[in-house]
Amino acid sequence: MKTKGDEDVNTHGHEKVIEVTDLRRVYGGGFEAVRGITFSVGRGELFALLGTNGAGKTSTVELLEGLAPPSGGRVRVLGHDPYGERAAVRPRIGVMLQEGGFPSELTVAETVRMWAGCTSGARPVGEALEVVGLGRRAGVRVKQLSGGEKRRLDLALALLGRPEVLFLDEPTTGLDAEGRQDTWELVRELRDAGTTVLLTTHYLEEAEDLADRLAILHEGTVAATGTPAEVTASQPSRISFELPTGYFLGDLPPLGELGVTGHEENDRVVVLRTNELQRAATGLLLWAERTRVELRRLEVRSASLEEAFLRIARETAAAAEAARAGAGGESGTGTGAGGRGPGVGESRRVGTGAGSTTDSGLLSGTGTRKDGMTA
Ligand SMILES: Nc1ncnc2c1ncn2[C@@H]1O[C@H](COP(=O)(O)OP(=O)(O)OP(=O)(O)O)[C@@H](O)[C@H]1O
Repeated sequence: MKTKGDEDVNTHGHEKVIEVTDLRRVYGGGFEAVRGITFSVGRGELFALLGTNGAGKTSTVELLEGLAPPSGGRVRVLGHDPYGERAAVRPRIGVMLQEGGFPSELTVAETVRMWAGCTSGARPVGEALEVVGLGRRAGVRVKQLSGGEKRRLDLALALLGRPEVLFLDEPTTGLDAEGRQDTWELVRELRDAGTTVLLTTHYLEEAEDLADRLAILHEGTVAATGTPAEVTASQPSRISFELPTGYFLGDLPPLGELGVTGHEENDRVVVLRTNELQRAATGLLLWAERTRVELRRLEVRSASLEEAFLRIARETAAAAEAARAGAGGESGTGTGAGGRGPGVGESRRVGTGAGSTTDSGLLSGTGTRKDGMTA
């Protein structure tokens, strides 16, 4: 038996099931959608790929699924090249595409049966439907399913062969809050049972809740990676409150001494940003106590993944813009040749603003799958 050497395990001690090294993908027109991405996913880990529209998530996942060969770099899934050694990889993976595209006249059960015919070791049809909560819809035609039910049918098909590795491309888009929670629960169960999951999502709360580790992609590169806690820890925390009547910003203790790195005031609501949350909050509360004032609407909290995401995307975009300007290139080229998605600024507007919860943190609309692409 092969002993696992250092190269076979990731830094978290898991056997590497997905390995991506300096991966590149150039489309037919010459547009480079994936520009040297490196990451690995260990057995039983749930890894999320996040990114603005057009960041390269689907382009990357399609290479992992073996739908196209990379233009450069290397991909290994379960130790094999998923494109060149498709037969070795395909039976061991499950793929939930962004758009399944089932024959709409078939019933739900017929669709699963048809799929089971091409899947080795397939679960019984009834079990496959029960797993995703579609047991009672077995006799309904696919065209009569709601968008959320179609996503669940997609998931049933991906799980049919009890895959070791599951690729989920935006699995909860179109689901209501309850459907999303159900899907998360199921994905958690699968992960806990040892399935390796690679998830792309626009819901930051989904990644924060589910992912063991994640990577934020921007314009085809990895802008940040780590556990959700590691990625958010790199971002400043936030304290906000209403200035007490008769007081001004200058009446507060010197902000620098409180460890505040940035501040803003709007309609007498002050927002302080700090990497030393306890020190800043303590200093502020001691001041309020001494001055005998009440800090109304006081909120003290660590950065959310959404804030981290928006800041990273903004900073990466600004750095790329500066590099383009420095190189004498044209500015404002956005997401490149494809250019179909909104840029970072637009995603930011669509996302929930700072201070809101991330429950509906949908950063952008559903993309569609781009089959038949050249690579
Ligand atoms: N077949 C194709 N030919 C040329 N360019 C393409 C093709 N498919 C995608 N692109 C471009 O590659 C870039 C990355 O697209 P991709 O779909 O991988 O991003 P994504 O992160 O999955 O976006 P979304 O969140 O919108 O699904 C985009 O600029 C897109 O327009």
